Amino acid sequence: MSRLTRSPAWQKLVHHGEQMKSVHLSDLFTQHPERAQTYAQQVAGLHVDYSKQRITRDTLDLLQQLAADCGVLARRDAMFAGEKINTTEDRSVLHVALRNRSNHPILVDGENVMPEVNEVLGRMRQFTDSVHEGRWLGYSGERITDVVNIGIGGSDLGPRMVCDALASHGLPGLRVHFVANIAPSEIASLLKTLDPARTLFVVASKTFTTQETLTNAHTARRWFLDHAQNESAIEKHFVAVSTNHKAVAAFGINTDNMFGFWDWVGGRYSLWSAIGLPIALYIGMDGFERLLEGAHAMDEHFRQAPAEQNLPLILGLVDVWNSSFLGAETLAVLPYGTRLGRLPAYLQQASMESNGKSVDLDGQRVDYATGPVVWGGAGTNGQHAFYQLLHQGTRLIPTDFIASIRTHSPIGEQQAMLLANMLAQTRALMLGRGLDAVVAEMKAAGIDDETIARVSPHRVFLGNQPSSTILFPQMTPEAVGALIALYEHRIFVAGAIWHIDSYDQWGVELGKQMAGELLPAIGKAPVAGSFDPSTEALLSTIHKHWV
Ligand SMILES: O=P(O)(O)OC[C@H]1O[C@H](O)[C@H](O)[C@@H](O)[C@@H]1O
Repeated sequence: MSRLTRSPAWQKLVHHGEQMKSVHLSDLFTQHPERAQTYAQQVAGLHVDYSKQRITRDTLDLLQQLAADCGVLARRDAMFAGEKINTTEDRSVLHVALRNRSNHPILVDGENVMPEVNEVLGRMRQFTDSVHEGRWLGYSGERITDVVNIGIGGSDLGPRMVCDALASHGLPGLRVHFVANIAPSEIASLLKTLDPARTLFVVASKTFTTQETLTNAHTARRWFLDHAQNESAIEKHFVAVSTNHKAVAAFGINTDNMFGFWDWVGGRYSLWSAIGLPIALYIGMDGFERLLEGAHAMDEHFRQAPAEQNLPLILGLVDVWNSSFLGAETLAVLPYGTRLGRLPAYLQQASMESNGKSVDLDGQRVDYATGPVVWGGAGTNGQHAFYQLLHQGTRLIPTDFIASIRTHSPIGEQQAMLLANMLAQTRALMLGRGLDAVVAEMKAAGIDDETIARVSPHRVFLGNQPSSTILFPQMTPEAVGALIALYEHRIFVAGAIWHIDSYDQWGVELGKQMAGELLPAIGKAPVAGSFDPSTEALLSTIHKHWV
């Protein structure tokens, strides 16, 4: 047994978890109708209701005891103070510095990072303003109308998700596109729609070594030069966002047109850095700074609120509760409305790259469940697709429901229907519907006894699926910033309890290395014994059809 699972707080939670597995949420509400007030909070413009989680006061007390024993808040302070809490890479973890709007000094190796952060923000403002005001022109003197972000993972998912979320805040006259996948159709079909004289490429890569990004960027460069016929035109059409000066220069991008960030910004936490340039181009630098403000408000709450009122701490502990003590294997993220439709994909990287670990900070293999599988999709669409399993499947699936109350696109009854559907789902998942109610309803509908006996069991809903609901008045940059920061800190808290390094991602390396070994073998007859038999058989099939 590990030190964590042997600890008294953990053991008590194991015992409590066994008891809570047989408790129904509807009974918890009958016993304590004020749960809805007790287990809800307003922070940084978000209203967060976690009263439909399978928790009681005892659960939260035990979880808080576990957090205290694990030193979660001390680790939080270490993160905010710039200590190198990413120990396997010997790096600080300072995405909070990127949105440190109060500008208090944050030191890394004794140096205040804020002047550099502010300098890049200033350059982003100058650049985005010059594009918006038509002072930055293409090689033939035309205004930029299309921005293409070429990046993948953290250099794609965050900006793409935020641009979608804040589409109602988009400035006129500028479209933003994203290319991530190495699949050729992705860049090929986009380039067909663009005018090179009016297109600006943002090549975004923290390392500037990522195969997909560099390959797509070279393709874009060739396509551009085919039209512009002049290498000197490149600097008007290609800018880079990276930590790797040398590689940017080697690619042929003028480093005057490079926006830097630092190794203490993890890729999946980088949308607040210059990686957010497409967001700033899309909604303007004022809008981007409002996004930072929203995240900063959540940071300040996380940094200062007492443990029992600290929302990211509480939600992170509930995540640990669901995964490690109730046995939930997944977390479903269900934003209502299409604007946040990409949030599940974004959180997949944020959470699964961070907490998908099985070795602890002391190098020991863990003996408890860590990060859940994060998945989901926009409601109401999902209701007509995968919700069946949430309602009547065999698994415990905690869900997060997320919606803005008002819409920027008022039309008909849609927004009221959207919200009614969301509330109906949280309610149905909690309450379920027992056999008696099903039989009564069928009788009232005039259905015969034989049919009732045969079909009624299939119409029973056990309920008791836990959920949290996050509401905010409108999809503003501040709300989106606060929402993302809330998840980031939840992930931090869970990782701190699980005693893992949430800021490395060694698990992505093996596949990259093997892809490098396999690339020369694609399209050729495999040499027996060069790979494993299954891979060789697949290579043979590819070879057969390769032209
Ligand atoms: O920004 P880049 O250096 O191109 O990296 C892009 C992505 O690739 C990697 O494989 C990592 O798993 C991600 O964390 C990262 O966001």
